Amino acid sequence: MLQSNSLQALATFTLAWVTWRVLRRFFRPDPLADVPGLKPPSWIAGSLAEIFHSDAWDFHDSMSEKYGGVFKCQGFFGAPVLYVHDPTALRYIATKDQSLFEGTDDMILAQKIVFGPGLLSTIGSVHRKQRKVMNPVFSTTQVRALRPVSYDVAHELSESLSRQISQGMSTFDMLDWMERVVLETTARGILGSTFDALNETLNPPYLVSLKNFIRVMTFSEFIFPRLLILPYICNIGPAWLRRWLVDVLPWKNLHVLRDMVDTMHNTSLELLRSRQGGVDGHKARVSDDGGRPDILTVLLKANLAASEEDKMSESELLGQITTITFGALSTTASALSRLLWVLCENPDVQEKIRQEVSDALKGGRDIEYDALISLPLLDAVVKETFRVYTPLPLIVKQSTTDTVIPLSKPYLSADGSTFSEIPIAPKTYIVVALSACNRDSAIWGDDAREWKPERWLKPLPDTVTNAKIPGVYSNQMSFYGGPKACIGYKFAELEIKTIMSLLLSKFRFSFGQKQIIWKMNGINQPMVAADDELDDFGLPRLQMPLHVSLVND
Ligand code: HEM
Repeated sequence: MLQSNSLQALATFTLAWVTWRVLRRFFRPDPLADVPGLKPPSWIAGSLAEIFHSDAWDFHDSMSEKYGGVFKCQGFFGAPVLYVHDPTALRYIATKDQSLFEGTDDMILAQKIVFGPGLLSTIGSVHRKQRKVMNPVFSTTQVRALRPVSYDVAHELSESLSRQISQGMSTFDMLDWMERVVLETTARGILGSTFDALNETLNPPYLVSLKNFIRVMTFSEFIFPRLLILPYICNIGPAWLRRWLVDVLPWKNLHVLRDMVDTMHNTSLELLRSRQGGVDGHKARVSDDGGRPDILTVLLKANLAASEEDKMSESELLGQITTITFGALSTTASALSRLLWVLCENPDVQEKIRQEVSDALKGGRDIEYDALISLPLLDAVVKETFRVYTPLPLIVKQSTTDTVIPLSKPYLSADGSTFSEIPIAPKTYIVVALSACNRDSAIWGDDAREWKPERWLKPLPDTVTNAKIPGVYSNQMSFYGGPKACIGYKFAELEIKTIMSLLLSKFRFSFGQKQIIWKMNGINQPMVAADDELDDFGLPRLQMPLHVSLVND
């Protein structure tokens, strides 16, 4: 009886809430009325399924061609959503004032629950305070000091591949190896620890949780509850009660998610405790082995030295460990995998980089930081691959207040007139199309979608410099820009160049029998076309089998 009353109450509440969400749209003027846009295929989910579809490559290119840098679409229950890649608009969103646009409420909440109060889940003054302590920790000076660690891990990868080749292996899942090498480099360079991730017989639980997390979070069964229910229930009762509810709910994948979160949290806690002399994050002594500096040690020391008002609490420090490790893993592994893929597509360029790297390696010693970062062809290939195949093609922000987004030029409105700015109501979702900006032909020319590393070997066209793209990296949006830009992009660049230079000096990569295709799973990821191999979730397995042989064979 009690159960049926509760269900009735829940159904009534849900119906009332949906009705209110729909009706209020009819009574409020639509600030995006002038902006042309898509007709949604579904009233409930709007155009979200099209925009976030894993095969939406052509969709994004064709929308960019049809509308230029901005168009309107619909989210859940008719909510207006702005899709934007106009560079002036992006500059405004990313850099004008950090508090005008934040992550969406639901993502901020979900990330806070999963990662704790790290950079991805804090907003406003708390985020600003955290970046103030953390920015210097990720400076070029700190990253430069990590070159030997990065090379150590790359050498171990290379030895492992060589050993297996000598035992007769010729095909390797390079996505798996890239994830392993990135996790291990992060472990040693950033966390001052090891996960033994290059041991191919082990599957470190931290790696499994971190790499599967986005896949599970984006299961359709979680999207509605995350958007519609989580905000209302996340603060009900004490934490133990919410945990008990999660434990007793007969929902298999929720338990999978719970176990991932537990693994991430417990591993980060262990790492933090092992580094601190005590458990009190404010007063703890920071212990390191006096050897090579790692970022966590530097961060803990910087935190101890920070003023009382800027200091991060233990839960914030814990949140940073999980956030950084998560932020580093799938993105960098995607970029490395795409680089290998693109060099299999272009074996002549692969050969030229091998030559460049081998020349720089003369004397057999690892390449010094400045020389490595500025190897011209390797640099051009890395930049072009990020531009054309942006690992994180879309991010979503939300306006916090009424504002007006300026545009780089007038656009044609739905009624044939033009508009040069867009008024935005609070809580409007903005799809920030990083990839579309990187591939915009108005900026990069008619061949914008072609992979041409040589464009970086000569001065960039005026259209690129004049666009004043707000990205922190090389006139592109791949690492975003402004106060919320990727904090680890210099580390990612070092890691990518170390691993690529070493691998290419020793191995030749080519496609095997199986065709590789790429999916937009939030982060771009490879898999085999028409393969029926499934992963633990019953989904097509993410993988990139490549043929690998020794250069000196
Ligand atoms: C190829 C590699 C990478 C790519 C393409 C990438 C891309 C991005 C992008 C686009 C953002 C902005 C996300 C948003 O605002 O929603 C971001 C944020 C972030 N990234 Fe990266 N990232 C990469 C590697 C790394 C690495 C190696 C680390 C850590 C060592 C890292 C840590 C973070 C963190 C902590 C944030 C949140 C920054 C903040 O909000 O203040 N990322 N990254």
